[in-house]
Amino acid sequence: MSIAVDNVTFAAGNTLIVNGISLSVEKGKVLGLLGPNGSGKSSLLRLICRLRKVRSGVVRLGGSDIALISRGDIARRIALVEQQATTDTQVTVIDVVRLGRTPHRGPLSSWSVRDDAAVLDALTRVGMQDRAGQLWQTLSGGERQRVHIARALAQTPSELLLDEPTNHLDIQHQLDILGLISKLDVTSVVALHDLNLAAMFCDSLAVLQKGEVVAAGSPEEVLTQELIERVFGVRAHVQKSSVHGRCNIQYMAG
Ligand SMILES: Nc1ncnc2c1ncn2[C@@H]1O[C@H](COP(=O)(O)OP(=O)(O)OP(=O)(O)O)[C@@H](O)[C@H]1O
Repeated sequence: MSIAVDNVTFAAGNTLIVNGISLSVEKGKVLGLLGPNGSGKSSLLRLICRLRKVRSGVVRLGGSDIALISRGDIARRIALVEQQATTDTQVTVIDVVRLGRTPHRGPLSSWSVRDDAAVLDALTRVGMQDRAGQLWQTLSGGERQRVHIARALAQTPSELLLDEPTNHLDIQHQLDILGLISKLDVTSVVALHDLNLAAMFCDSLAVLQKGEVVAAGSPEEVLTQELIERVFGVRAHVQKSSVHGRCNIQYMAG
């Protein structure tokens, strides 16, 4: 399903956090959300899955106002991978990934072959199938991140929202995870800080600053030297990569 955000505003008390944002992502495509710390990326992701309520404006999934979609349907359709998700309960890796199946199961329904297949497939996709029995608390930061992504994949969502999914991952797993997301037949919105990874894996980008969209379009249209200096305060050299054909950014110190 496509995602459309139409003139959405969100505030905490008198503080405007998301200010009249409009964006859209076509079915099966990946939108990268960029912007400095505190620019509103996580807040926007939470509005898209109705974890927060918009003050004004509309979020649409496949053309339907999300405010009119039942909570159960939202839980089945949208998976959110947040930053720094944690738990104090003693759980194994497979227990965490099985949570992704919860929205698909009725209160009395037993665990099905389909549930097992979805969990195993998700664990395999993130390369954690051999760790199914390990206690989640004993995993490294990057391994935990991969397990949370597996939980989201086990949900078999039609929309996937990820808040800095490459945090804690080594470079091989950063490339693997973003490569995996870009190949899924799922509409995805991914908040990222690494502009080069965003250029490599996203179909389109939107840059937020102080809760507003200040640039949107293809990576080549958005990631200009002028934009990077204006929004991030960093001088950069942008060129087309001879390796992958997308834009490549080199930063200049000082
Ligand atoms: N419930 C809240 N009450 C007060 N301020 C909030 C609330 N939620 C978010 N904010 C503020 O809104 C701004 C945007 O926060 P948000 O987490 O969306 O930014 P972000 O772009 O995801 O940042 P980062 O890149 O650091 O993760 C921040 O200044 C944050 O402190």
